[in-house]
Amino acid sequence: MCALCRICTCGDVFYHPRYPQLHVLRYDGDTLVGHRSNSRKKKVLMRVADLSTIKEAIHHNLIVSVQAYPGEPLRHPETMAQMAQACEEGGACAIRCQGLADIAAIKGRVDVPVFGLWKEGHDGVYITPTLRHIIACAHAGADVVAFDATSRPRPDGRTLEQTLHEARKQCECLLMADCMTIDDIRRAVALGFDFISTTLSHNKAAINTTMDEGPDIALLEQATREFPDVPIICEGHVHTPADAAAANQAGAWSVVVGTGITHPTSLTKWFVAAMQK
Ligand SMILES: CC(=O)N[C@H](C=O)[C@@H](O)[C@H](O)[C@H](O)COP(=O)(O)O
Repeated sequence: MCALCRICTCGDVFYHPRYPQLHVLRYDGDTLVGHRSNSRKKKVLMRVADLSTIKEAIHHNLIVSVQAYPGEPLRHPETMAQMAQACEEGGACAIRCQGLADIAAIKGRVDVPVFGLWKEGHDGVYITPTLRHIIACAHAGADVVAFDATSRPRPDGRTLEQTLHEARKQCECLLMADCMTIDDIRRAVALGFDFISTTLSHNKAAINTTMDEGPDIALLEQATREFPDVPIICEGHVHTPADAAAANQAGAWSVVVGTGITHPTSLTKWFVAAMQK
């Protein structure tokens, strides 16, 4: 009987720390076979994250960021997992999400890769700010962990280089650099991050934006011109399908959309503002 769920009789089962929500029955190095906690159906659950598979899966595709902010009505891991599944059904090639509980809940619900992060604080370095946060996201099940790749001081005193070096040693997951400037992107390329993103280029919270503030296409174009073979992802203020198409045209490896798909409070405000003009 399955040691975890006690509903099936499928032989050896073991716990895989990167996939805590999955009942893994067999793991042969890159394939997990098992079932989800809410289903008895046995199937190949996923291929374990490897760079070329995920790179290929997200190329010229849409990643949806599924996040709710502290105190908001939708801030619950089950709600975020439902939202992630709905986005997967709509064609999202991967999900980006925040917080350990959300990462674990979403990893247990969707088949597409999960890009995880853990925000702490609002100012300075707050996206997965320390090595401890990176390791925790990896253990929660993130295939890719995204973290702040600016040169600003980090709360644990480590440099970006030291953080990346330790994360490579201690985590199996892939790593994504959330950048603000072209210098951040250049440093992230030199350091060998797996994915690089324009996440922080607007230097303000996503929920404080208006609909017509679009993505940083200038930064994206400069980065993709300098590094045509590096997976540079356009993230931040991609608010409309036209913005996503423009980013794709400008050479983005993939495009991340958050607020414009998964933040109904902002969406509602944009409609209200348009009607008040
Ligand atoms: C700057 C920052 O903290 N960005 C966060 C990073 O995960 C999220 O709040 C954004 O929603 C995400 O980057 C997607 O961007 P947009 O919501 O603009 O599509």
